[in-house]
Amino acid sequence: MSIQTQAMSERTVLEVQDLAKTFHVASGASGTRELKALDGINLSVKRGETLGLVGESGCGKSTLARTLMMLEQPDGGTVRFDGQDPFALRGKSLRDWRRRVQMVFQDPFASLNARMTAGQIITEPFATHKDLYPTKAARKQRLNELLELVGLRITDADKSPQEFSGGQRQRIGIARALALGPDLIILDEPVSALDLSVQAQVLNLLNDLQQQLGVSYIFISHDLSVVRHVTDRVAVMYLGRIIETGTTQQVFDSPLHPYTASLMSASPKLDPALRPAKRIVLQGELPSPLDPPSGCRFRTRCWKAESICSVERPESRVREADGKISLGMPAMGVSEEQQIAECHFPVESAAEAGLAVSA
Ligand SMILES: Nc1ncnc2c1ncn2[C@@H]1O[C@H](COP(=O)(O)OP(=O)(O)OP(=O)(O)O)[C@@H](O)[C@H]1O
Repeated sequence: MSIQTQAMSERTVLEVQDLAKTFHVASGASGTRELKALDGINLSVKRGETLGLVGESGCGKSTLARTLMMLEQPDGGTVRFDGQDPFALRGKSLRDWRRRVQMVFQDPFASLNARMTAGQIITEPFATHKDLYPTKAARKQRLNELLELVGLRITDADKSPQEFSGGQRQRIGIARALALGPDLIILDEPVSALDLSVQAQVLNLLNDLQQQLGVSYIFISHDLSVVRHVTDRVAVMYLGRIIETGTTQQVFDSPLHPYTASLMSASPKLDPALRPAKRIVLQGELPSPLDPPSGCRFRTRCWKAESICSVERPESRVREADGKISLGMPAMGVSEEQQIAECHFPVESAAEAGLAVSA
């Protein structure tokens, strides 16, 4: 391994290659049909960074999150966490690994057990990792630390979830996710159930925690303005595939994939300078993952589609530093800061994407 590659991989917490997950869905008298919820996912997450994961409902975001949490068994591809394959671990090594990836769920009203106190909820993960905080005093001290970290009071430990506001409940969920000192937290729509003013507070808290602890986030959200604000890089999903990745600025300001361009042009913007020059309206409905289009999966809704798009699955295209777009680059998401998209006819410029270009 070259020194450069070694430095890169030391910064990589999670690396996913060709990850696949197929569900077998009951289908009338004919038995079952295959639903490819994940169809060759490539992505990487670096230490201390936030990767945004966006895409329409049903594109596979939750299945990806659940697979990374090892709640689903993949049927293909590899997951490497700090270079290790978690699916190959057993016993104590598996238990140790589980503490390193945690999740915060969307709805702080539904995700906390109403019969437990905040303190019990936050410290529940200690039960399966007794060696970390073996004594009552150590557990109490850790609980107090966690409450302080997320901006709650020590006396809040004895209250039940119903006694808290939505924002405070999400703080309890975050404290619980932090309890075992994870390296990666998957945040599944963590603020979308909250009022706007509270959203900002929780997002600021997540940012402060990342600065303090160096934890990485995968931030799943439908809200593109939030994604733009809080992420370092973005992965765009469509029907079980990641069709574009890049830095947040690249993906938002000069999307390569026509699908990304349509998402960006449809996203509301307060600043008139950022408003789209024209709005790209997608044709048709999202196809069923039970019966995805041949070739490029997006082609049935794409304004740039040509006949090759229905025949050949597109290779990756990358935007070089000089702005030129070239073909056949490494697996999407695996490289560092590159902007990569799977498309036969990538969008050439911000103007073509319908995005306003500053003079
Ligand atoms: N256990 C399951 N059995 C069968 N199909 C499933 C299962 N879980 C998910 N699916 C299907 O897999 C596809 C991806 O679902 P998933 O929930 O991952 O999408 P999503 O992007 O998270 O959607 P949303 O934003 O609405 O949560 C969908 O077509 C869904 O119906």
